[in-house]
Formats: sequence, C-alpha cells, structure tokens
Amino acid sequence: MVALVEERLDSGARGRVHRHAAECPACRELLVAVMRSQSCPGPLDAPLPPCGPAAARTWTPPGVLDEFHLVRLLGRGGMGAVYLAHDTSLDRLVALKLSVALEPDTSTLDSFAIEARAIARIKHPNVVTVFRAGQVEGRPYLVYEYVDGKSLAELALPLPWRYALDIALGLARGLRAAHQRGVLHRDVKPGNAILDADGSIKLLDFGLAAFVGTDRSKPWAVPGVVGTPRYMAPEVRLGAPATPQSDLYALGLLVYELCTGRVPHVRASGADRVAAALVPLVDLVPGVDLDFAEAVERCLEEDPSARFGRVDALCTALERLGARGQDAGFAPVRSAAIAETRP
Ligand SMILES: Nc1ncnc2c1ncn2[C@@H]1O[C@H](COP(=O)(O)OP(=O)(O)OP(=O)(O)O)[C@@H](O)[C@H]1O
Repeated sequence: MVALVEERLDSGARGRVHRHAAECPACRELLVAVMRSQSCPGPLDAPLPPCGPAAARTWTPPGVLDEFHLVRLLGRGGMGAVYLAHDTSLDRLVALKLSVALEPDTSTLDSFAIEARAIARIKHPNVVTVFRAGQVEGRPYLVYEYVDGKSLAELALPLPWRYALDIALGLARGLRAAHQRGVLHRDVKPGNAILDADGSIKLLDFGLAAFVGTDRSKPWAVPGVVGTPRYMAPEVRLGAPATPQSDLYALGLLVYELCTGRVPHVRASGADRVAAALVPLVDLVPGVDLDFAEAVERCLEEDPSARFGRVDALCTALERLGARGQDAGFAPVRSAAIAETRP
C-alpha cells in the first residue's frame, strides 16, 4: 500500500519515507488511509497525531485473544499486524491478523469484514483459508491457516522460469476460484502470495477485494483506484474500473518479476510517467519457453481486451505447458529457490 509514495517521490525521498514508515505506525497507517481513499483522511486542518517511534501509538494486543495465544509477530502490513498464534481449543498453530490502530476507522473495519467474507467464499487450495473472524476490545481480527513459508517478496530473484511457471499456475488457479465466486482480488503482488515448505503457493490478503456477483453474462467492473500502484493495471491507474483483466495484469507483472527480477514498463516518476516498451521475456530469460513468455506477455497488454478474456484461459495455457515439462524434474531447483532469501 505504502507504495503510493513510489509514484510521487524521487528515490532518496522514497527511501526516507519507507524507512520512517517502517518505524512509525502512525505514519504507516496514515499512508495506507491516503492510499485507500486517494485523498487525505479527515479534515485537512485537523491536527496530525504525534509521530515517531516514541509515539508508538499503536495498540498493543494482549498475549491472549479469546482462545488464541500470540506466539510471535509474522509480519506487518498496512491493515495491521499478523501474528503466529496457538489455537488452544484445537491445539494448532494459526496466523492471526489484527488491527493495531488505536482507533480503527470504518475503512479498516470494512476491509476486515470484506476480507473474511471473500476468503470464506472462495475455499481453494491456492487461497489461504480463513477460520474465524472476531473482535477484541473493539478491534477486528481474522484467524487463518498458518502457512509456514515465505512470501514471494522475500525470495531472491530471478527464479528459474520453469519454477515461475509452477507458481504462476498455482496463483492463476487461486485467482480463477476467486473470480468464479465473484471476487476480484485487486491487490495481487509478491507480498500477497506465500510459498509453503512443500512449494505450494497461496494467495492471501483479500483486504481490498470487491464482490461482483457470479453472473458472467454481464461484464464485471468495480470502480475505484485501488491497489498497489506498482502492480496496478494501466487502465485502473487512469481511473477505469477494476475487472478480471486488471487482476490478470497484476498476475502477469508478478510472474514477469519472478523470472527477471524486475518489473516491466519502467516509467519516469511523478507526472512525467510514460509507458516504456515491454522488454520481451526471451531477451531477458535464457531458454524460456516461447509459449510461456507469450502467455505472460499477453497478461501485460496495455489494452485489457487484448489480455486473456478470463483467468480460466490462462490456467489452461499454463496447465498445458506444465504438463509438457513434467519429466524435467524441477524439485531440486524449487527447494534451492525457497531456501534462498532476498538479501
Ligand atoms: N496465513 C499466513 N501464514 C503465514 N504468514 C502470513 C499469513 N498471512 C499473512 N502472513 C504474513 O504477514 C504479512 C502481512 O500480511 P497481509 O498482507 O495479509 O497484511 P496486510 O496488513 O493486509 O498487508 P498489506 O499492506 O499488503 O495490505 C505477509 O506478507 C506474510 O509475511
């Protein structure tokens, strides 16, 4: 979310903002609120809350929430903090996300509710499972299956293209299940996909999801410039509604990044942004399968109508390619890639 700053600042200022936001919960929440609303939350003349680590004005959760004992922090995002927790009633480890804002605003409450319902509706092996939605001291929390692994944002890139194909197929299947249940994700990015120790991939963080119903005879479109700018489809950046094709674009970008270690379409910052030509995967990834490259690049077409019509079509294309490579034996490559973490 905080990636909004990437669009507006030079790299020095961007680094300072990122470093500060990493330390300062108040500013991190403010940035996320701005990102969500695309405007300044609250009246412009309202005093800003005190800032800085000393202010540490986040709520500290108790060690025990209902039947869940917090074990350790797994990660922090714009929505709150995710903890490893022990579910004492079922005696298993779970991941527990909770808002640590001192006073969660309505957008936070809405986001937790949307996420819980979206994931509960999907139910797919490539989408993290949600077990429970609760509240503690007026703050929402969600309990998910614990995925003992790494997010794609933590992996050292590039990955071998064949391994990226496996990940792409898993994510495309998860996204297909979401779309089939009438859910657009709207924030597909490496930090929202997690690989477990066996190498299976799961899509998470449906906090920005939108429900579109399941009637495929009508075009799906959800208004609102929502998502992480770096992975946003060009039409969404320009204010067009999100569609299944904008989720496809983000997935294509993610897979391109896995294979090459960089995102395509590098643009100048600020108002001077111009779309740069996409460097074909064949020029960057030695030995890449041409059909795989074509499938990824099709997701990245600037014109949404030139992308796949549905994620189903991408799944079919990737499944065909995956079957072709069955004999190649990529398990050792996969284990090495998971073991190595981004420096
Ligand atoms: N089910 C899970 N199992 C293990 N780790 C998880 C799980 N869910 C989330 N995490 C960890 O917590 C981090 C933050 O999770 P998540 O993206 O859901 O939070 P968020 O507040 O919505 O973040 P964002 O700023 O991307 O919206 C993830 O990158 C991951 O490292």
